[in-house]
Amino acid sequence: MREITITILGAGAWGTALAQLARANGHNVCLWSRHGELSLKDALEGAQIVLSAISMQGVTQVATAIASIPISADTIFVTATKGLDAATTLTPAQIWQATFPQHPIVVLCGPNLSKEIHQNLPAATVVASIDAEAAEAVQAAFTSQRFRVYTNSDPLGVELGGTIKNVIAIASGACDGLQLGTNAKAALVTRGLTEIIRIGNSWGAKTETFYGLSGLGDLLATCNSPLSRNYQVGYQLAQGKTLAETLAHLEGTAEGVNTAEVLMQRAETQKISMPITTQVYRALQGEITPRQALEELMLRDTKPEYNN
Ligand SMILES: NC(=O)C1=CN([C@@H]2O[C@H](COP(=O)(O)OP(=O)(O)OC[C@H]3O[C@@H](n4cnc5c(N)ncnc54)[C@H](OP(=O)(O)O)[C@@H]3O)[C@@H](O)[C@H]2O)C=CC1
Ligand SMILES: O=C(CO)COP(=O)(O)O
Repeated sequence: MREITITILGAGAWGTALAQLARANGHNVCLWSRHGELSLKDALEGAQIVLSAISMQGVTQVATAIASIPISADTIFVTATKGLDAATTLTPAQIWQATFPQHPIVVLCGPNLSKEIHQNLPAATVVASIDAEAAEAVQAAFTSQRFRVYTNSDPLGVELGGTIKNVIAIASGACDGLQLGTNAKAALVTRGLTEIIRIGNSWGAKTETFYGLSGLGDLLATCNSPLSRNYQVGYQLAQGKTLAETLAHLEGTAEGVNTAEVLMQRAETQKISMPITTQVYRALQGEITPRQALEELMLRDTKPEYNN
């Protein structure tokens, strides 16, 4: 494999796991953190791939800071963040693309719980871009015996699948916290996927993308694993904890909390029905308990399974 220089932005759980994967493939990896010694300019020196694993709240700030640094025209930007900008509802890839219109932007997203990656367990992911060559370059850089990387040409769908499922993962954690059983979980995840597809389509994403690794795949991983921070948020709420108490003890970022709010805005303006997201949002706000959220979902008007 050809050795390349990769700069990873954000030394959190996901950034360090991706750095481990890239180093294991023999690449020259620079892991940048805002608290580290290295300046952003020095960290970006010679980077062929710049991969952002920064949580959503920092994406615009870091992208703007990089815009004033000279970068080679060939540099590929990869975004691995799963969130939505609260002010604009833009996705991270849309922010990177707006900041670097001349550069290829690739989305990396899949069922990739970082703790399992750190344990060298096998996993698969998707790299998506409208620039097929750029996606293939990122695929080649990260593919290994324990990390299988697929390309995809629907970056928006890949990014939205990985982002919106975080809200359903919160609901799923609450479902398990309330000990509602396997039937309830299956119903929740399936109807959650319907909801993801409904709003994802309105954004312009393809339905089939949501049945892939970054949609259904990531939904299954985070809805079924206590390793998911979003699942943990729902589980703790169901135990009677407040959101503030839950977040105070959470290891890392649960993007679904902010994503629920952004989705609510978008669903309201676009008149899209998102009943699970609505109940998750209300539970996060402390307006209702997870049990009341369940009751409201179960007592909704009856309807056909498919009525798009
Ligand atoms: N962990 C996982 O399993 C996976 C996570 N993701 C996604 O990756 C993203 C990061 O997650 P994760 O690593 O787990 O989260 P962490 O909370 O562990 O890390 C977040 C990272 O973002 C950095 N950051 C936040 N704000 C800023 C800012 N303003 N300027 C510079 N750096 C900033 C943090 O820096 P600092 O430490 O200095 O605060 C930290 O390095 C999220 O969007 C998440 O959904 C995707 C797949 C898997
Ligand atoms: O997205 C993830 C795994 O693919 C990580 O999920 P959490 O952010 O909920 O931990």
